[in-house]
Amino acid sequence: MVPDLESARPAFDDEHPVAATVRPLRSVALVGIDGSGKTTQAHELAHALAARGLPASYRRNAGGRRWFGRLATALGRRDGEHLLGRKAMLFVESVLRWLAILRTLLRRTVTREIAIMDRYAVCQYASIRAHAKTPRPQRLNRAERRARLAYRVFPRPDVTFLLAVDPAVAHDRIERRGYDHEEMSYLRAATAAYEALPEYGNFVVVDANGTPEQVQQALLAHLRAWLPAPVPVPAPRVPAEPRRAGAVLLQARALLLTAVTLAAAASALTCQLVEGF
Ligand SMILES: Cc1cn([C@H]2C[C@H](O)[C@@H](COP(=O)(O)OP(=O)(O)O)O2)c(=O)[nH]c1=O
Repeated sequence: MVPDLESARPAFDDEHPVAATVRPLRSVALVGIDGSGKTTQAHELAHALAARGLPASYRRNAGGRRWFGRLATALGRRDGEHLLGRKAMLFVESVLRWLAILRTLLRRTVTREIAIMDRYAVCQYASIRAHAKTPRPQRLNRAERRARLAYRVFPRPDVTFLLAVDPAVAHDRIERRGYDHEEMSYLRAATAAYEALPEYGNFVVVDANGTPEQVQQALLAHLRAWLPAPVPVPAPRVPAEPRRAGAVLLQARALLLTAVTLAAAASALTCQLVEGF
């Protein structure tokens, strides 16, 4: 079952405000099955952060499966696994992804930009589970154990978003994308593998069945503690309302009355004084 946007686990909540203490955002990983929208959302997120004054770059941590798939098709084979064999393909993928992640982290160190990563180490663990001869999502096999040993040198991203999507929706998207193909059985196995990973509890699970805009809003909402506070806009000064003609007339009349009264009082007083002398 794919959770909806409301049930997405927040990275933090209103009871634990972190804005004042949060350390700078350095890396965000987007993970999930093929067709969940990682590439689309990672590009958008990098743009959205940059537009808010947080330099961020899209980084792809590919494992080469797509490239080998194209090569295999060109050579008349079904896919990379058909070309290299299942175990060899998993090994090559693990090595290539390891190198890609290393490159991403080194580039982040040099550029000091936030790395918005399309896939990360956990994708390899899920791939190994889902591509097993008999996929058993709960089971940590020898290949995964080795991969974990190699990948443990990499730090955990500040936030890992799991884009949770219905495998049927993902399948439709991949078919429309047109340059690759995934079996429904594999997409289901990969979904189950992500959900069974020990890291699942640290993922921010986001419903990725919605429109790209809805998903992007959900991602940004989870990153709100890192987003610069909006600059307070000073309240516009309300210009003094022009006096209405009636009010002005009334005031003039009151002034005139006061002046006449004062003049009358002054002349009466003068007469009294004159008479007195
Ligand atoms: C995010 C998203 C992508 N797409 C399209 C764009 C791509 O052609 C395809 C797959 O998205 P993509 O971002 O390539 O997914 P992933 O990197 O996880 O494999 O689906 C949608 O139709 N709707 C969406 O909400």
